[in-house]
Amino acid sequence: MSIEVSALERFAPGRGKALLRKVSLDVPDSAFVALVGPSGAGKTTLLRAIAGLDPYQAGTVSLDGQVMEDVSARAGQVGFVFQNYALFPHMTAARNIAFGLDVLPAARRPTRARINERVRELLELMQIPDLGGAYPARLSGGQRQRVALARALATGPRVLLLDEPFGALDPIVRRSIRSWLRELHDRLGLTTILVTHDQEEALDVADRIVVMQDGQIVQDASPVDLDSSPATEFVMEFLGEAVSFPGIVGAGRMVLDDPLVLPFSVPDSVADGPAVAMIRPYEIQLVPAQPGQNAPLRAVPRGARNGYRHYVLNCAGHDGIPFFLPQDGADHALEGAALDISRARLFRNGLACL
Ligand SMILES: Nc1ncnc2c1ncn2[C@@H]1O[C@H](COP(=O)(O)OP(=O)(O)OP(=O)(O)O)[C@@H](O)[C@H]1O
Repeated sequence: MSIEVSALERFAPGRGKALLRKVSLDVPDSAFVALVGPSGAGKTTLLRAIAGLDPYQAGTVSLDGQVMEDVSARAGQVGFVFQNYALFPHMTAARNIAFGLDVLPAARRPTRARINERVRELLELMQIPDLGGAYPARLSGGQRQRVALARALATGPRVLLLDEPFGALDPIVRRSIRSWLRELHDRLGLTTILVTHDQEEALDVADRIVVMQDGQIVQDASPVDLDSSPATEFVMEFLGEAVSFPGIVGAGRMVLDDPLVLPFSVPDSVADGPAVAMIRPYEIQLVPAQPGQNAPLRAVPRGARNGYRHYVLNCAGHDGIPFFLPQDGADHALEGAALDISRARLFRNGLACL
């Protein structure tokens, strides 16, 4: 089932601050989208608007091309799991899962035997077949989230909305549950939107990443495109550690202010003028300095990790650039070195200019 959000606007109660500023988003059928952004960007607000849990003042939400004006029309089509959407403590896992079916009007409610069968299938699907009789207090965090997911899937929704569902889990459980979630999404042919604070989780599990900032979508791209062509400096920084080098573009070259950084070629499409080159630390290469480049590169060793020696590089304009050399590599690579940052992305006034 596809989701189309068009020019959605929501204001804080009392016509206060704009929480969603004309947000538009197309999620095709069967896509897995991760919604990321800093705290307060509007991710939960957007997800709740799509779920029909909160009102909005302008714009539309459509499912499979049909505008969902009536919130109740979304019930049953959309399953959601929130980090704090607790299970009912006085009900077993099985009864928690059955809840959405138990409360259906009699005319639409399956028979008791069919509900029990559905619960059994879901427990199986969640890989917790023996936990139907357990109460939430007896379950681990990961098991509880599987029960919450089963509860969301009980009515057979085609859309799954997940708001930080694994936020409270430890990193190892989290990693295993997310690959399982991706398989589940593929197997059931769902359309999933996952809000996460974990950039690695987003890059790992989603086929599209939507970055929000200040109530707006600033970029919507595949993980590969987001990494190779971030639309703004903010996106570049948000997705991982980045080092900035200011400089000037002229005659097809970016010349950096820092004399220890080698100039590099840029496409003709980049206009001349000041720009900022941003690069991930692991993309920086050390190369022999050019004659006349005598500003020293200082490399402060910081121990070894996973077969690599860790250094912090300090040069004219920058302190604290993390750098790694293979443990069996030569130290002298650092002596008289300059930095090659030709893999950097270029920005001007905060926007990508490549
Ligand atoms: N009902 C409300 N009334 C007033 N302000 C609200 C309301 N709901 C959300 N906000 C504000 O809207 C902004 C966006 O909140 P939202 O929870 O959507 O952000 P988020 O991106 O999900 O953040 P987080 O990652 O911290 O969960 C915040 O500034 C929040 O304080």
